[in-house]
Amino acid sequence: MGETQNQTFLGLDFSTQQLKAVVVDNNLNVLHETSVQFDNDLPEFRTYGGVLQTKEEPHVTTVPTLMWVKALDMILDRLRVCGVDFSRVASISGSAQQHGTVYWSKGTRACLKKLDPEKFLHEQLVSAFSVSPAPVWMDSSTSAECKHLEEVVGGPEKLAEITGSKAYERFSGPQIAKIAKKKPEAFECTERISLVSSFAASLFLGDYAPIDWSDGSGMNLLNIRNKDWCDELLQACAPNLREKLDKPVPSDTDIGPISSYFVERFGFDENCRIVAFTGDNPSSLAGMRLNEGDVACSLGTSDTLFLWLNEPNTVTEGHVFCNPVQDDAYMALLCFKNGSLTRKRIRDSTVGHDWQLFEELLDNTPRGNFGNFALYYDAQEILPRLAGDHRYNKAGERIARYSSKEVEVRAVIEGQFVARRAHAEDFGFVIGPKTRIIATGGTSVNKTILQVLADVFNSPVYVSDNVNSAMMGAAYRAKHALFREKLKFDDILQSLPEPKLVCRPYDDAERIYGPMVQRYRQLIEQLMLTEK
Ligand SMILES: O=C(CO)[C@@H](O)[C@H](O)CF
Repeated sequence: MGETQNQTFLGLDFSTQQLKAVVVDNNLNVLHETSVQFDNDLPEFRTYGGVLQTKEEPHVTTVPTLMWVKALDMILDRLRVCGVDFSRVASISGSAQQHGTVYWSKGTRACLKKLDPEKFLHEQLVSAFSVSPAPVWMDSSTSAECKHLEEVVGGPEKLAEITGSKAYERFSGPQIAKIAKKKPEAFECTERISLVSSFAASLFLGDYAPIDWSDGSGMNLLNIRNKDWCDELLQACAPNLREKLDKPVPSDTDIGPISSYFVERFGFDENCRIVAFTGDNPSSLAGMRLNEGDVACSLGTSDTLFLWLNEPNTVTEGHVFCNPVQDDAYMALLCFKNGSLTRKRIRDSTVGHDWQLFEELLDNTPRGNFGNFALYYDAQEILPRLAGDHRYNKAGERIARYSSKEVEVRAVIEGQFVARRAHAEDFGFVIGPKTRIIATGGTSVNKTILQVLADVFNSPVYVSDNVNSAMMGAAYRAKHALFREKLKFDDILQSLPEPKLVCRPYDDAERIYGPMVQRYRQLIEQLMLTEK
């Protein structure tokens, strides 16, 4: 491998709707960036929003595993065509949608170790998966398995104390338990279970890659204090699970050299190192240079709020994960399933496929939306557990639709952000005079939407240089792992610009949105009773 200055680092993010990749230089400047959109570039898999969903309730939501493999084949060829010199890449890391599980068939490890560089990965891994399509984070069909896990350890609070979360339908433990129960033969033919992150790392490693502590925190299986699987929970999910998961590792672990497949097919240096992949939200935290007291807000397929924690706490709403860049620290996370796809649905139904027009309507309506308030859920929401659309007028009466498009546009944005603030405050996020909201994710390019975020949280909103913080965090982590003996993660980021201020709240923001947060709490209390 050449001297340090000439080295580059490759970061990838297997998010819900697309695979993204970036190559950065030694100062973390972007040299190349590209993506593969699952729906449009791989139409043969027939996904919508990157997933397959059954019609009948409860919607089972999955992804064809081979689609991710083929997307990797494509993106590496796109990088090659962009002129990337793979021989300069010193290390690779990545991130992926959390909680999804990949089931490797018996005998596949031998196949991974001797991939033919003359062929595409997807041609050689057609029969590599004992269970496919893979269950992913948007699935909510495992309520029975969740209940069992909580009973085994003595209730939701106890489970949250051990694993950082009470049981959630999308978490990997309940999902594995469902597969083991519903598809016992397929489960028996499984020699390894990966998360989407460690599955992607396995492709580069040419062997099964370990699950990292941070993404492993999203399984309801890992004890986030001793960083080992909780045997009681493993046994409650499925037989021989410890063997199928193997040992979890610190998220900044150098897990080995790149597979010879990539050396011979793409010209990577044989000394290129693979660094443990992690979840998209932990990777976002790594990519955002958060200060103490900052709240990160990722506006993507899911909307997530997260912040750095020095100590774990026990929560029954939201999650505590092991920190991806400091082994003895943690991170708090709140996840809202109905994010960008819901905003897109209301855009399409009011102004068509035109974000500029959507933002004009949003800009032309007053803060507080004439007293109208609404909640829109395409799929069953995580926080709160509600589904469907719920519109209310100024008098608090429930109505079927708003007469004006402007009201509907502002209602979806205000309703989402008021909900995020209410649950963040319930979780213990302190929103005060020093709070900065650091926005990221696809929607963070829309300044008018960020202005509503600033008003609802009564805090200034900043954005990082690159909206794809999970992908950037992967590249930063790839570099840090090579220097982890000498440098802290933050030392690696010194060459990066500070997040940029995009908007501040209006003076009347708190007077308008403080009461709207209370109205939200009352509405969901009623809805949780009536919508059961
Ligand atoms: O479920 C989530 C986090 O707990 C989502 O943010 C997924 O990671 C999105 F891919």
